[in-house]
Amino acid sequence: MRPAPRSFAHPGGLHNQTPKRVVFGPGSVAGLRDEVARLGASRALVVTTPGRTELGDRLAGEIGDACAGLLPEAVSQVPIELARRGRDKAESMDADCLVAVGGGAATGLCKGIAYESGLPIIAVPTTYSGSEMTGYCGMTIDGVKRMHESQAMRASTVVYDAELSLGLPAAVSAASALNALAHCIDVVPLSSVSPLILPAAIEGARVITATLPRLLADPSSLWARNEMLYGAYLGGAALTGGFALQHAVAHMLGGSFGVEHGIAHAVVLPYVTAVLVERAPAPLARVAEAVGTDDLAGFVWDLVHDVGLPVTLADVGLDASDRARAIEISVSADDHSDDAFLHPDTHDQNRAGNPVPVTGDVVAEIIDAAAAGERPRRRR
Ligand SMILES: NC(=O)c1ccc[n+]([C@@H]2O[C@H](COP(=O)([O-])OP(=O)(O)OC[C@H]3O[C@@H](n4cnc5c(N)ncnc54)[C@H](O)[C@@H]3O)[C@@H](O)[C@H]2O)c1
Ligand SMILES: O=C(O)CCC(=O)CC(=O)O
Repeated sequence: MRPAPRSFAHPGGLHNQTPKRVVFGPGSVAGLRDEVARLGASRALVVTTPGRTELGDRLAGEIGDACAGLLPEAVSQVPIELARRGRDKAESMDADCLVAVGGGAATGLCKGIAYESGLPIIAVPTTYSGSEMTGYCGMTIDGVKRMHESQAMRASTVVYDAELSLGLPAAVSAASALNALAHCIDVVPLSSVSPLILPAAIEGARVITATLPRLLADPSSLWARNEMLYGAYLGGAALTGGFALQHAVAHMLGGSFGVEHGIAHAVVLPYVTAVLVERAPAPLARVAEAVGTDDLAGFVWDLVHDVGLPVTLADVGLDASDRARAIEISVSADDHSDDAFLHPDTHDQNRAGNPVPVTGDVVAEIIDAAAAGERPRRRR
């Protein structure tokens, strides 16, 4: 007889929603004008990062006379002043919806503007950050990155068109894919995760790990780009289930040591996975089975290493003198705002339902392992 499956539904759980509408497939950006109209909008402001004006112009062309203009000013960690300037610009252009095109930075600026204005968002992601799926956004206020969550920041529509991501550089693709994988692995042990999201996280881990080596072998493969966007979709959906140990440590590296977002996730993911495998073996075993290994932490280390991403803290600029600060910041969860829009149920890394709370001992174990950079030894 097969073992009884774990029950995933928790009566008291809080389960976040993903966007209402997802349009998936190469070429789907051709329907963008219709997606704007579907929201009842006719003046879309297209938002992207400074290097991506060509991409922004292409989308503006798709939207045609329903495009109000382009805002190519997005940066990571969304400074609140930038969000407010974006809101003012949207107002001055009489914009009635926002279209994010590019990576998590573009989506993040749209979220910041939506937080300030309530304008609906259409997200057209071209990286694998998964931000387009969530209502979260880290915004920098008075120099500190603070996590926000709001229905206003959840995209109304997401358009996944792999053709737009064909030019994403290999190194950015790899780091961003590890960001998506981090969402999947971090959420799986949380007992509060919704019964819809848990299978998405497990499938996401399978798709991302199977696709990344193929994508890097042939970055111009539309098949691989499409498959990886599917993995990002699942990873982003997984992130709506909450985040815990992995994100606490990665956000510390990104927020306080200036490590690029995807790389911050990649460099600690093998060691966080090792800790999770030891302390939450049953859910992690499901991920291991899905990706086809009986040594999940070693498998993740091999993947990060083989795709050319760093596996030691020294490679991202930290040394022994940073150890105490790194632990203290990870544990204090400084990036969590006491803003009224924050929902502690999804953001408290140590909430009930997290079998591996973010304690000093656990973070120290991860930091020390990442400092050594050795392939994790199999623990189960
Ligand atoms: N709120 C959430 O749910 C969530 C989830 C994940 C990440 N994030 C946030 O997203 C940001 C990271 O996102 P990211 O990794 O996508 O980084 P990013 O948005 O900075 O993009 C990385 C780089 O790729 C470039 N790029 C994007 N699309 C391209 C394309 N089609 N061709 C060529 N270059 C392209 C960008 O211009 C940028 O230089 C961070 O600020 C992070 O905090 C938020
Ligand atoms: O919007 C943010 O910056 C916070 C959410 C986030 O970054 C998730 C992640 O670590 O990928």
